[in-house]
Amino acid sequence: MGALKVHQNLVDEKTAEEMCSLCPFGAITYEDGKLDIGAGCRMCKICVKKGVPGVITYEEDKSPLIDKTQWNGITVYAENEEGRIHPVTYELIGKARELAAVNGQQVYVLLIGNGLEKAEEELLHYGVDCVFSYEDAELTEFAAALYADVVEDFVTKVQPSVMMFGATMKGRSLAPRAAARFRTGLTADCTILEMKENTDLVQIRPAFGGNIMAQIITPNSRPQFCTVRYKVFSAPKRNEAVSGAVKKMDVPREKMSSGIQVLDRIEKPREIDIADADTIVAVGRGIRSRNDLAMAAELADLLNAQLACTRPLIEAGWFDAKHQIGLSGRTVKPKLLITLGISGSVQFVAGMRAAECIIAVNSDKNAGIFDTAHYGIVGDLYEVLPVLLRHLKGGAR
Ligand SMILES: Cc1cc2nc3c(=O)[nH]c(=O)nc-3n(C[C@H](O)[C@H](O)[C@H](O)COP(=O)(O)OP(=O)(O)OC[C@H]3O[C@@H](n4cnc5c(N)ncnc54)[C@H](O)[C@@H]3O)c2cc1C
Repeated sequence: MGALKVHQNLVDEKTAEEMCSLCPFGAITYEDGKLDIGAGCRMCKICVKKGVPGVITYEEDKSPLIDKTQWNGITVYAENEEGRIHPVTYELIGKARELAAVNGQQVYVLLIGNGLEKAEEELLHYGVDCVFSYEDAELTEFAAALYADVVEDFVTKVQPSVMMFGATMKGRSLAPRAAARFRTGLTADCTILEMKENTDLVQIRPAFGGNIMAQIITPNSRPQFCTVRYKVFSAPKRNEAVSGAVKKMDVPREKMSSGIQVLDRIEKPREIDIADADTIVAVGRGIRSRNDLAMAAELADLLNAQLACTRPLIEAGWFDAKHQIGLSGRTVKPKLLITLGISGSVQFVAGMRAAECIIAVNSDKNAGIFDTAHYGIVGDLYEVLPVLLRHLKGGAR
């Protein structure tokens, strides 16, 4: 990264006028004999390339290169609720072990909360080298600022190369706060992670509405922060034997401060999450009217499945947003996924390609969904579905 520098000694009324009119974003202004670059600047550098030579220059950031050998270990943040570990933690541990094997790094788990004894022990069944445990009554309830203080303490003391968080509500709140404290990069919602020999983490995720896969690296700062959604990676098998160690950490009370006080906790009725479903029936714009959803709902009932949908049906107000599969919805990994009248856009497929068995029904034989599906039925869902329902109910053809 670098910055634009204005050389005021070369600025007069004429050059100022020329520079101001050159900026396509209107970010250059001239006031009281001073040329200024405002917040509207998009760093297109047209002023440097096409402006009056030397008036605005681009200065490369001269910050020293970090010593990567001083930053070691891949850390997974173990999200937990009173010691109950969120399953995304195990998926991240599985990936962390793969990444660590590339250059012989250690796998760490960072556990923050209260009543953590069982969680500490359980994590040692998953092949981690060390569980760093910060336990305190003040940490019983998740508070992003407080937890970020603890993450900061951990990173300062342990100097891990990578910090991995689940892209859950809490992970999404905590990871950027902690990353900002170290002025380092964070890549959200990674779908692929690869490790280079020099410990640079290649963080791959869809960008520009899923039209490209961006490869993002953080070559000149540490740690490298990333978040990964639940169900993107597979959890490793639990080992019968335990390995690794638990290290109880001193809670940095003097550094901890939060403007939030938890007064009460009211349990919400547990919602069914399509991300946890083993069987899903997903509907798309091939369904003509809201009333016709009843057919799909009947199929879901018969299969003991969850009903999910594509984004246009959310936009039409037919479903709650929690039912959307895809890039801007949920990532699912069921054993069986049946799609009805879904074209298979990249954004939809990004959220379901890991399903074990995909059966697609679409009237267009060229629909993209057939590239992803294991079984395809080319046909009108209004003809296919009634036959399927009759069969499942044990009726005649
Ligand atoms: C930044 C961004 C993020 C997005 N995120 C998501 C996301 O998370 N999830 C998502 O789903 N979309 C997302 N979208 C929208 C996405 O691009 C598609 O528009 C959407 O997935 C299409 O939904 P669909 O397949 O239901 O509709 P369509 O693309 O319109 O497909 C309908 C399909 O139904 C078939 N059909 C029609 N009639 C019948 C019938 N009678 N029987 C059988 N088949 C029939 C047609 O052949 C067609 O293939 C996103 C878009 C952007 C730009």
